[in-house]
Amino acid sequence: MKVFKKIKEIKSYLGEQIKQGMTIGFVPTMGYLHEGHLSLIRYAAKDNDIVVVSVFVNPTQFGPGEDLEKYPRDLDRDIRLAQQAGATVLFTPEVEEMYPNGYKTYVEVEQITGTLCGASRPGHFRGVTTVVSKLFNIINPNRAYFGQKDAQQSIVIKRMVKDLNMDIEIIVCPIVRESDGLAMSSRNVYLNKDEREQAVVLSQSLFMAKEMIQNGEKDALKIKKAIIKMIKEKPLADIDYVSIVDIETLTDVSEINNKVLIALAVRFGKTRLIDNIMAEGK
Ligand SMILES: Nc1ncnc2c1ncn2[C@@H]1O[C@H](COP(=O)(O)OP(=O)(O)OP(=O)(O)O)[C@@H](O)[C@H]1O
Ligand SMILES: CC(C)(CO)[C@@H](O)C(=O)[O-]
Ligand code: BAL
Repeated sequence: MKVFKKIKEIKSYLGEQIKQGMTIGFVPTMGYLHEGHLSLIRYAAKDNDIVVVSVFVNPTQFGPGEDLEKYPRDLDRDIRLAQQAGATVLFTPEVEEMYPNGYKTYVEVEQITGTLCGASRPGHFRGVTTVVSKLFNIINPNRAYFGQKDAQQSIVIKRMVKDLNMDIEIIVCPIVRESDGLAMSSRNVYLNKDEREQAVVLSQSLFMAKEMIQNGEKDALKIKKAIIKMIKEKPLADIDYVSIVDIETLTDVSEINNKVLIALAVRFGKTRLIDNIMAEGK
């Protein structure tokens, strides 16, 4: 696997590969790789000649007081795991390489970035769409792979690609979970033993909600209340939001007749976890 830190060098290498007719699959990450990331790399390896993984903890998507400095990092381990999963190129630029002195340009998707995680993390998606646009311009992938775990992020990226006429196929891959149901996340390492035990309530409450919908319940408020009640039974859980929304507009749904996204964010101590599930009303 080739490891690049400089934009000029990776552009020149991939440019040559593209000239030779190679297809490029791209998996953007913030590193500290786990099975969720590795599943994206494996999907990319199935469909493309070259698989590029980026490892970059992007400062512009973190708000003041968030965990930018303490975000877990282990590049040597990431290089090993990415290669084992089928990555052929790894791009890990320094912050100054991506945002040199005098940097001024941002990409912003409106409306759908103001709800759910966008409401509690103002500016977050502006940072995500900016860095993803930059990475797309550097790498020129045919396909890019994102996880359903960050459901809103995938929807925002799809919107951006469509609106800005980017010729890139966005592929959204299923959530990989621990054996007890907790969605894998680099931030799970922050959890202490009690928090980790109680965090299983996130997926449990989502599975329960989906079952309610499958059993014919259409009242979104009733389902939301049931989720909140279940989560509140865990003393360490502090709910940020629980929402049932339309899968494209991300606006609240009151009666569930079509496909909906049930998404939530919950804090355990200083750790903010997200999870979601799709369900379809009958
Ligand atoms: N459990 C998972 N299953 C599938 N995809 C995942 C999972 N966790 C993360 N991803 C995807 O991996 C990509 C990189 O995500 P990121 O590096 O932020 O990992 P993360 O574990 O979600 O970290 P964080 O703790 O910041 O939420 C994103 O497209 C994300 O949706
Ligand atoms: C897409 C991404 C790598 C952009 O920094 C990040 O938001 C993530 O890891 O999901
Ligand atoms: N997976 C989204 C990256 C973030 O939380 O900043």
